[in-house]
Amino acid sequence: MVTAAEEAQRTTAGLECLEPTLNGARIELDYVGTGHDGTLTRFTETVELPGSLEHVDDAVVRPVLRLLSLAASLSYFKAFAPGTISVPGGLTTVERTFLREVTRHGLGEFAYVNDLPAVFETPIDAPAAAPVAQPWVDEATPRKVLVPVGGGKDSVVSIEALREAGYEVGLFSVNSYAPIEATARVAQLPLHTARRKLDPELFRLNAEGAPNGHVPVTAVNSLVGLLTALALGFDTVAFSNEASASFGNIDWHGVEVNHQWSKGLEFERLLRGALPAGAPRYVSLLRPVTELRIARRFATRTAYHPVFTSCNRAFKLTEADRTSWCGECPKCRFVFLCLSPFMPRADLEAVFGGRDLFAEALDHADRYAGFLELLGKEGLVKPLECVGEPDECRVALSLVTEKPDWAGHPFLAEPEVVALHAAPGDAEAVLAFREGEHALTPDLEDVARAV
Ligand SMILES: CC(=O)N[C@H]1[C@@H](OP(=O)(O)OP(=O)(O)OC[C@H]2O[C@@H](n3ccc(=O)[nH]c3=O)[C@H](O)[C@@H]2O)O[C@H](CO)[C@@H](O)[C@@H]1O[C@H](C)C(=O)N[C@@H](C)C(=O)N[C@@H](CCC(=O)O)C(=O)O
Ligand SMILES: Nc1ncnc2c1ncn2[C@@H]1O[C@H](COP(=O)(O)OP(=O)(O)OP(=O)(O)O)[C@@H](O)[C@H]1O
Repeated sequence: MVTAAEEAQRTTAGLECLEPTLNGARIELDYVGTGHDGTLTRFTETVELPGSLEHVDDAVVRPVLRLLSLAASLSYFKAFAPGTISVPGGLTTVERTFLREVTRHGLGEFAYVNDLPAVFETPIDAPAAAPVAQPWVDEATPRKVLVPVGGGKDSVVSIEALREAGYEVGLFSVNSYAPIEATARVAQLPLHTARRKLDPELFRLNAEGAPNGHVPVTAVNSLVGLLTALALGFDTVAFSNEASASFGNIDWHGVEVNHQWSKGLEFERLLRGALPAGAPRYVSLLRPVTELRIARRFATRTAYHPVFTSCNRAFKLTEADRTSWCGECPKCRFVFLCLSPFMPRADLEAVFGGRDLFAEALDHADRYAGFLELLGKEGLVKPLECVGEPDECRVALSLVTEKPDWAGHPFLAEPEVVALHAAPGDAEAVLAFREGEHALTPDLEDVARAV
């Protein structure tokens, strides 16, 4: 329910998205924010691609660039929320739907955490624009595949699956982080890095207390990846977003809030439907498999074990704030649990700097509760982080409990933990290939099936 006061605020405050500009490899995304007191703030976000787009048809580049401008606008819009998003240059029907959905679902966690349900109904003020391009159709056979690398386990599984199947693979990242560079070194494949820089005015507003929170960062990375693929001549961008990403955290004001929404199948379909003819294929290779199945395959990719990092604290924008495997966050707990059935105990503990996160949970009530959240103890909410479903955590728990190197571990023997074991038959279901729940071509489907 939106109150009259909220309604008045959101009609005056908000963000204006201006037409993005492109100069070779350099993109500028321009916005103007209007505060609730009427103050105007200008923002320019820059993206430097690893190759120029000069040689690519503008009829293909421009629609992708405009989608990037809309997805990236949310970082700035949130500082003025609730409010209106206006696009004075106009929106096509497809762009309007894209913007409405990325705002409603991509800012779902932000709305929930800041108690701003009005964000779900953000008004979009833009004249209608005529479609500028034919829609994209999935025709050509994938050959040259750009794999976005996040420095964690999922992209490693995709890289090796595609390479083993004989595809020409290139790696891509938005900004550079130690685990991403190390992954590329182990893979011995070229890493193409785009440099994305948020406008520092945003951090000033955040420091002054503007509303802040999670944004659908994978939506932005996806569009930068597509533009990079266009610049460098890749026909496919293959993300490593898993089946589990499509499941939300909590229902709130009639909307399913999902931290990982732009990693989910709904977003994948939305973006595919918004692309122009001539754009590269956008797909997630690991869509038909769960995190647990990915973990099982990653456990066999031992060359990457010393270098990968899934902990989000390794990926802060400010270098001084970065750490490797903190061992204390939901993501660390989740990866520890999911790899535990598939790796020798000593090797798993070595990944985490010699730490046993199960044992540590016995000494820290919050970490213990964190495992119960992952395991879906009744009444608890799945953490607002990139973690899998309670079902797969329960299967991991049951499998690790059977392993001799964990026999007699006191955490695994806790009655509250034992009560959260999987039911018979769950392992088979969790590890099964999800038939039809993906957008893969038949040949890429074969690659995914082998994961
Ligand atoms: C690294 C991380 O987890 N960051 C999240 C954290 O932000 P924090 O302040 O601790 O650090 P920074 O990331 O350095 O951000 C500084 C400020 O900049 C804002 N910001 C950042 C990127 C952006 O694109 N737009 C921005 O406005 C940010 O709000 C900070 O004020 O907490 C934030 C609030 O919850 C999160 O939004 C930060 O998440 C990053 C955007 C991020 O890159 N997160 C990924 C590791 C992540 O969560 N990936 C998800 C994918 C979800 C999706 O749908 O795309 C996942 O793997 O599940
Ligand atoms: N900075 C980045 N640049 C390019 N792609 C990225 C970046 N960060 C994440 N990704 C990609 O976005 C998707 C989601 O990221 P996610 O963190 O879930 O995967 P991951 O890092 O491969 O594995 P893990 O689940 O172990 O963290 C993956 O395809 C990942 O490769």
